Amino acid sequence: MRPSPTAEMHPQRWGDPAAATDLPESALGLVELAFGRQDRPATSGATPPASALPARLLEGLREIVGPEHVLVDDATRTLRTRGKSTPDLLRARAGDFTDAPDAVVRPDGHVEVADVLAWAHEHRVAVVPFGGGTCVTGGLAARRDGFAGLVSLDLVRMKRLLAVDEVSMTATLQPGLRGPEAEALLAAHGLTLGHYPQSYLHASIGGFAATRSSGQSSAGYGRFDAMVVGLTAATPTGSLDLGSSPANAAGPDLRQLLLGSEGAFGVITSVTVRVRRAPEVTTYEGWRWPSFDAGSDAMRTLAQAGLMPTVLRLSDESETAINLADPSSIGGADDPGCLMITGYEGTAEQVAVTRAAVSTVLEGLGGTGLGTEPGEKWSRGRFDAPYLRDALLDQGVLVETLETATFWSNRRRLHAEVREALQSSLGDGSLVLCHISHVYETGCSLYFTVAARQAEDPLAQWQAAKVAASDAMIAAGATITHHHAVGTDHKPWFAQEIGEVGVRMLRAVKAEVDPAGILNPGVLIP
Ligand SMILES: Cc1cc2nc3c(=O)[nH]c(=O)nc-3n(C[C@H](O)[C@H](O)[C@H](O)COP(=O)(O)OP(=O)(O)OC[C@H]3O[C@@H](n4cnc5c(N)ncnc54)[C@H](O)[C@@H]3O)c2cc1C
Repeated sequence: MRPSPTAEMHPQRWGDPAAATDLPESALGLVELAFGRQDRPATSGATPPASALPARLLEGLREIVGPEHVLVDDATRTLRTRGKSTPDLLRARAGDFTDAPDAVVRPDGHVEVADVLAWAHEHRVAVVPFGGGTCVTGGLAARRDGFAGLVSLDLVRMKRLLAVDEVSMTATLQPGLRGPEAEALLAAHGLTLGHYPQSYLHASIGGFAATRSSGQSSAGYGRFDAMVVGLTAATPTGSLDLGSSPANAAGPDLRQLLLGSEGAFGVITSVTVRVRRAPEVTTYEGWRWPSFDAGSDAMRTLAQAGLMPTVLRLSDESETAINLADPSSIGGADDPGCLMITGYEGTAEQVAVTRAAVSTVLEGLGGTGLGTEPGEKWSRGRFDAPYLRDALLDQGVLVETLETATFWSNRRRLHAEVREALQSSLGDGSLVLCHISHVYETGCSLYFTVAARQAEDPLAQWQAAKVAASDAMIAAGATITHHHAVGTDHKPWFAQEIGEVGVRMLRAVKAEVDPAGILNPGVLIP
C-alpha cells in the first residue's frame, strides 16, 4: 500500500501506519544470521505527563487561533513529541514521552503565528515550530526549564500555494505543505520543485527551509536553500519579508540567516522558491564501478565538467553488497563492486542529450552500464527504507544514519576515518555502509548507515558511536552535517566548526530577535 502524505505518523515509528511493512523473508534470515534474534517490541499505552500550562494562559492562545486549534489531549501531544531519529524512536518505543509539549497550537497564517509568538514572549512560554516532524537531530526537543510551559507550533493549517509567477518561474508556498502536497499544487501549473529527500512524503516546506535540506535529485535541482529566492518570517520582536530580487549586493544575505535557523530565530511563514517545468521524461539507470574510489572519481569528473544527471549517487562496496538501494531485496544481492545510480529528468531531448554525454564519460572512465533495471528499482523503493528501520528495531537491530561532507581531496580520508570510528565503537559484527548522494564541483557528501545488534542500552550504544563518528568528522576537517542540520545533537561539534566568533554572532542575532529566548530553546545555538 502506498503511504498517504496526510496520514499522521505513528508516534513510535516512521510514516503512514497503514503502509508499514515487515522484513522480507530474504532479509529476515540474513538479519538472524548477522545479528541473532532478539524480540524488542515497542511499549504500548504510554502517555505523556499532564499539560503544565495553566488554564488562563491557554485561554490567551485560544483567543488567537480559535479554541479548536489549541489541543492538550495526550494523543495529539504524543504525536508532536521529538522527531524520527533512531534515538527518538528508541525513547518513544520505551514509552518515554517526557518531552511532550504542554499544548499543540495550530495557527493559520503569518499574523496568527506572529500573535502566538508575542503571547509566548509575554508569558515566557517556549515555542517549538513543527512542520513534518521528521527531524533527526533533536531539533524538536527544546529545553523547557525556566519557562512557564512549552507549546508545539504546528503549521499543519498553512498549506496554500500563495502565488505562481510563470514568467520568473517562482512559486510562493506556505510552510505546512508536505512534499507531495506542494508537488501536487505545482503540478496543476505544469511545474515542479524537484525536492525529494528520503523523508519527502512527510517533511514540510518550512522544515526544508529551516534545516537547509538536500534531496535525492540535488545534482539536477540543487539543495533546498539554493532554490529559495524569498521568505517571510515572524519573530517575537517583529516580522521579516526578504527576497526582492533574484540576487543582490545589498549586504549579507539575510535569507541565508533564516535558512537553516531551525526555528531559533523565527518561524518561516512562507517560502518563495525557484520552480522548473515538470519533466516530460524521467529515467533512472545503474552503473557498476570496480571500487568506491573509481566511482567517486567519475562523479568528480562529471561535476567539474558541468555535466550532471538529475540524480547521481554511489554506494560503497559494503552498501552495494547489502543492496540498500533496493530494500525489498536486502540479502539477495551478490554483485561485486560499487553501484551507481544516475537519473535524468526533463524534456525528451534534454534527457537524451545529457544521458548520452554522461554515459560516454562514465564508459570512458571504466564504468559498466547496467541498464535501467537497477535505477528503476531504486526509484520505486526510494522512500521505503525508513519503514525497514522500524522492522529492524523490532528484531533488536540498531539502525541509524549520519552524514557529513568534505572537499574531493579529503573524501578518501573522511570515508576511512568515520567508517573506522563507527566500526570500532559498534564492534565486531556491526555493519557500516556508505554512499555519496550529493555532489558539487568541489566535493561531496558522505552518508553512513550502520546496523548492529542492540546492546542492553541501545541509546548509550548509539550515543558512543555517534560521538566517535562526529569527533572523526571534525578531526578530518569535514562538516558535522551536510543536510540533517544541527538540532540539539550536533551542537558541540557545530561550535567547533564555526569557532568562538561564529558562536557569538549567532547568539547576538538570537538575543536581538528573541530576547526572552522562547523560540526552540537549546536548539541550534551553542
Ligand atoms: C527517514 C528520514 C529520511 C530523511 N532524509 C533526508 C534527506 O534525504 N535529506 C534531508 O535533507 N533530510 C532528510 N531527513 C531529515 C528531515 O527530513 C529534514 O531535516 C526535513 O527538512 C525536516 O522537515 P520537517 O518538515 O519534517 O521539519 P520538522 O522535523 O518539523 O522540523 C525540523 C526543524 O525545523 C524547525 N522548523 C520546522 N518548520 C519550521 C518553520 N516553518 N519555521 C521555522 N522553523 C521550523 C523545527 O522546530 C525543527 O527544529 C530525513 C529524516 C528521516 C527521518
